[in-house]
Amino acid sequence: MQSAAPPLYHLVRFRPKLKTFPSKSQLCPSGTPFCRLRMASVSGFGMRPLRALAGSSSSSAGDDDGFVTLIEYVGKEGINVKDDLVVLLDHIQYACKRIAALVASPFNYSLGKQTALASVGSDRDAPKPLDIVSNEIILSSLRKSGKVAVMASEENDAPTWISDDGPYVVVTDPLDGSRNIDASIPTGTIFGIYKRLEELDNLPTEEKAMLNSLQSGSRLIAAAYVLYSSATILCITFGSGTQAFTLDHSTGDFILTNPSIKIPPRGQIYSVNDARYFDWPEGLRQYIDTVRQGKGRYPKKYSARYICSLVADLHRTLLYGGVAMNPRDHLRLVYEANPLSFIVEQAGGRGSDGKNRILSLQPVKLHQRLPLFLGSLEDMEELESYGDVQQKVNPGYEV
Ligand SMILES: O=P(O)(O)OC[C@H]1O[C@](O)(COP(=O)(O)O)[C@@H](O)[C@@H]1O
Repeated sequence: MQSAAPPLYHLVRFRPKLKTFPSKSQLCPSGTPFCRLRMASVSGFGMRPLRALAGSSSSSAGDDDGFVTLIEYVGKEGINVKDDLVVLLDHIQYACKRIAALVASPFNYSLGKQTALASVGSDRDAPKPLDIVSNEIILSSLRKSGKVAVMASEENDAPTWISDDGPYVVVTDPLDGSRNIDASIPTGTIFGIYKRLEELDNLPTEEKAMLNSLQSGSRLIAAAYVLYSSATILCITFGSGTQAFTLDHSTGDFILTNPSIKIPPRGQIYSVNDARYFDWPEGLRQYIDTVRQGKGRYPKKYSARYICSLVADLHRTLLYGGVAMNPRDHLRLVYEANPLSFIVEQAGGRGSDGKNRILSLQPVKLHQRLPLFLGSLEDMEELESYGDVQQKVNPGYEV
């Protein structure tokens, strides 16, 4: 099959071996050979994997180079999700590669200036240029996938109905942390994927779009975030563990780099905007005062880390443990809290609003906001034992 590939696609000849990387045979015990996807690497993101586009694959027993791409991983020789979902993921990863290029682009400078202008004297939550462009990139990819009935985005007031027979519903925050862009601080994209509720098919479009988008997080079939940082990381769950893939810019492939993320049961890091200390309730102040002095259940002094970019703060928390929080009503249940809680739970952690498990909440409004606490099980239990951790005073901060 490789020899039949169009000349545009050239084979990647060099890929450094990662020592800790799982071999294909480890991931696919049956020993079934994986399909080798070939992508053009002209820009590192501009071309598409052949298999999902052309429905073709190539396999050869001698082709085991020890690397597994996202599309291989979710395909027939990997965890074997439905073909429709593979196609959707292929389009989602493509959109994220475009956004990764956008946030790293020199043209970002002018977009950044518009960002600054757009925020002067206006609502700090107003959409920024890069948010809008990212939103358009995602919408376009979801449309092209042919697999999406409705997209609900943090950037749009109402959900966008895309196709009557699309099997999936996608909720997304296209570019979280975009206020950090001017300073090249990490940003991220968040996705949640649900099945379309076929029992609603006969309702008027607006109504079924809204109800499909307001599904409880417990119905998510997949959730992912993409972190745009020194590396571009795609972290995903299909409900059986959490996996991370790292973008290989030379080929445009997301390569499996962590097949099973396990959040440490206890970390030594808390992540919060503690300039808000005096607006916090007593319970949250006591918790932070206690752990930072090393007087909590874990007798070590905690450290503070706060990037102010939810995906980045969560990614660090997943790897190192601890708790990442925003105790005020700021983050969105549908676009942020639900997908990220699913990912954290699948890594062995917990997502809570300070009182309740996030995934047990029924969204009532599309842009519903709430306090959000994500992290290691033992840290989360200790935090919640203080009871009074939700910040009710939320004056609308300037920065
Ligand atoms: O101002 P706070 O309370 O520290 O909030 C910071 C949080 O807001 C976010 O920037 C999201 O806010 P937006 O949805 O308005 O972009 C997160 O990335 C970050 O964790």
